[in-house]
Amino acid sequence: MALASIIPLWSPYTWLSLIVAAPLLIFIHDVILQYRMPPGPRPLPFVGNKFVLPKSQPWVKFQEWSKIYGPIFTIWIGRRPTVVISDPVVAVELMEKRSNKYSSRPRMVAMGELYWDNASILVQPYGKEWSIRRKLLHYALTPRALRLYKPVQEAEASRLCFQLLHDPANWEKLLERFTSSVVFSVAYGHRIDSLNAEVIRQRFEFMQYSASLNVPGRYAVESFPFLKHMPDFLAPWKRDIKEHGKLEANANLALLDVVSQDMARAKATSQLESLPDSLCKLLLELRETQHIPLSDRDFAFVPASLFGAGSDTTASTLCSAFLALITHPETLEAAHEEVDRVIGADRTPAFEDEQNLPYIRALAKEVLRWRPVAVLGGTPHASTEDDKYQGYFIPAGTTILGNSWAINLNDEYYPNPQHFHPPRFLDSTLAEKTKGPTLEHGRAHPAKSGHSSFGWGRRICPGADLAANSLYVALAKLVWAYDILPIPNRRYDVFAYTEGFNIRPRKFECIIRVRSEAHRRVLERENAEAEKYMDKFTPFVE
Ligand code: HEM
Repeated sequence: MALASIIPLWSPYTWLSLIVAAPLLIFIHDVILQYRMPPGPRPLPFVGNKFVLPKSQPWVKFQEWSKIYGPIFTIWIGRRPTVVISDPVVAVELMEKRSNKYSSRPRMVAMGELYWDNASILVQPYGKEWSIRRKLLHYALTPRALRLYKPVQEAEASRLCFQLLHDPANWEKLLERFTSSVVFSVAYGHRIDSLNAEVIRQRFEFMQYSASLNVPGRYAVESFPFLKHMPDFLAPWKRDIKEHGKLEANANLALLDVVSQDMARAKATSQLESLPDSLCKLLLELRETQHIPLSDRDFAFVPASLFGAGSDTTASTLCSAFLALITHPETLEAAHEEVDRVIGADRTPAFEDEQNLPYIRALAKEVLRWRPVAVLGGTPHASTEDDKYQGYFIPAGTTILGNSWAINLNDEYYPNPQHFHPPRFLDSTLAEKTKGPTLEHGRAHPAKSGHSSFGWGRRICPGADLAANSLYVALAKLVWAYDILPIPNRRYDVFAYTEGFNIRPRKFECIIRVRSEAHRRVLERENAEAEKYMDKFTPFVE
């Protein structure tokens, strides 16, 4: 077909007008949309707020902007709007009360589509595929299942406390080993004795690689998704991402295989009952009786999602707890007072003591509030329908960020918000706040837990209770056993945090000293019991 028959034979003037008119029409469309959406820093045509978006710790700048533009404002990344929420009530009204419209994820072509090939729940759009995976996770994280995992969490927390006796300077790595082992034992029924275990080294590599794909501006395919259809030989970047994706998928399948073989061996010797309960085992048993519409590859991603989402987040929260304790010594004193009075010196606290240790429970919640690890609300939400809120228009396809930093440090809800103060989360304080705002305690947060560090609505963290249990039991045993203290005359910067979607305090040193010889002996005894209990969770080796 001749080119002339495809391209109309317009005069050069017509072409010129078209070239000028198209961007002008887009510009007018954008200005009208910007006028209808929640206000925000003034965007430039076509590039949006690109030049004013902070390169470092965006959550802090977003918090400042919320003071200027209000609790819901818009920023523009190119022509794409992102609505940033800085008030817990607004977050609940949109992402919980209207969760049918606000539960999707923005398109992440490099990470979600090319690397994971849509297998990971974390970035999956709202819909049937997401719902299948979410149901499987819920099935293995019911209150009954969580009870099965508690002895593992207790035993691993005892091992953590014992290991700190011998290597206190290595506390951060020991916390990571603790959370990795809990997640692996819960996911696969195998513990982690060393961070050098091959499976852990692999997991960290996968996490680093996937995070590197999510850097704004790194891949043109995010702005021009059709590029994902380029043939591999013309797009080496795409081939590289897919090859890395295959490595992770194969590693996930290998882990599934480990548990299948464990089960086959146990069945052959009629010892299935003595095999540790794990999420993977529960799911494989379910698959024997029910059709699960997932390929092996996609099925293997379900237990694997626990590590990426659950290990680093919990370890980072514990690191923040250490920073809080050394910079707010009165909280350690209060925690010591409570554990000494309720537990005494003959044993460490356990889950059965939780109801009697309100200060420790409040301490765990206050850490989640004070330094929310998922600082911008974890993975962003995206809207799937046009909506109107407080007179503003929010079109389908808008990215929604709950700025947990601004929400958790909002002084209307938490007066003197930078002060680490566990009594904010005592049941009595929360109950008082529900009667009405007070000068001392502020307004009531709309969630029953008093914070929203685990996200919102249908996408709320499915591992929240598991994480809360790990935090409680680790903190209870740690404060029972140790003085966690600042190094004399050392200044600590409570804002020195890493970048990224999940944050952690930058490396710092502190003193971790066992409180007495009697405490040491208890740790040694309980470690021996814990090792015995964890024996059946055979370790993944180096
Ligand atoms: C202190 C620890 C943790 C924190 C602060 C945390 C926080 C979050 C947040 C904020 C989200 C996003 C929620 C939203 O989009 O509204 C999320 C999602 C998720 N979390 Fe957690 N999490 C933690 C631990 C865990 C654990 C232990 C697990 C696994 C058992 C887990 C599994 C997940 C999964 C699978 C998702 C994705 C859910 C979805 O997209 O539907 N998390 N988490």
